[in-house]
Amino acid sequence: MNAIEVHGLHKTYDGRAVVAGIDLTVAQGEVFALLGPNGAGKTTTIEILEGHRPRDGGAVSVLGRDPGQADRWWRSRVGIVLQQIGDAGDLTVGESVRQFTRFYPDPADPDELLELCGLTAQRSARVATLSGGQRRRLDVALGLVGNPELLFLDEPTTGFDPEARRQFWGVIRTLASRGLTVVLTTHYLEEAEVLADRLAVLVAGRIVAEGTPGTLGGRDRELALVTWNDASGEHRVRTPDPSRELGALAGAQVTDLRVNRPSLEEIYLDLIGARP
Ligand SMILES: Nc1ncnc2c1ncn2[C@@H]1O[C@H](COP(=O)(O)OP(=O)(O)OP(=O)(O)O)[C@@H](O)[C@H]1O
Repeated sequence: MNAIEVHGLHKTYDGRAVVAGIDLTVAQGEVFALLGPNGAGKTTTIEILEGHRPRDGGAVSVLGRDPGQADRWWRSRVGIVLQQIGDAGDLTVGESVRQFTRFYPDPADPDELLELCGLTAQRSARVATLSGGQRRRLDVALGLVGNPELLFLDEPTTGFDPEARRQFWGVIRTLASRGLTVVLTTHYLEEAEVLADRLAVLVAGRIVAEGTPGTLGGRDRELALVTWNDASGEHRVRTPDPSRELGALAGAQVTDLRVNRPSLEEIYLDLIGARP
């Protein structure tokens, strides 16, 4: 069974279709990223899948149920990390996690969760004193308190410095290696490339491309650019078969040899019609 199946999803605000007929599936254990420019409909789609917004049309199955008619059991199987950070309150990190365990029938062990999310050293710190990156990892810990099968992350690393972002990716990869299904939205192409098994690009409420980071938008079929230097100067060759080009150079005295395919960011900008 797929973790998520969506057919013909529609959502309209004030007569304007912001989700205009989406089909998508997410397999169990997959990390799936939803990309798209501001206002494309990512959060709306995710919130419908989370059971937080009603839809106007289409069929949606999440963990075998319609999220619009979800019960308590279903809610305990789904972890949610929203875009906005809520009120920090006066609790410590440890107290926050323990408080959340009361809401679930089969909660995770708070200490294990803090360890997993890299917050053991902050257990006694008040939430209000955490850095942005630590706070976001606490959000993930809270999303995981119920031992979910599926985790939704809406723009999880916005505003992180590069180190905090990498630490956060480590947490998500550990979770994925344990078999958790993860659906995330992000504006960071590198994040999508590092984390996602598959991704989809949403533009004006429609999916315009879907694939793996290596195949999205025909990335694997684009010509590679092979560049190198030798005694006669710099060379640049566009080729469908870079290994042949490299074979032809065997034994030659070359430096700065590079093989580049278009980056995921370039493919993405093409797909949304924004490549300079
Ligand atoms: N409650 C609402 N009422 C009316 N319009 C809304 C509502 N929520 C979202 N919209 C509109 O729906 C469109 C899609 O918004 P959504 O938040 O889903 O986009 P997004 O892809 O998540 O964008 P971002 O990357 O900026 O988070 C936007 O034009 C937004 O203004």
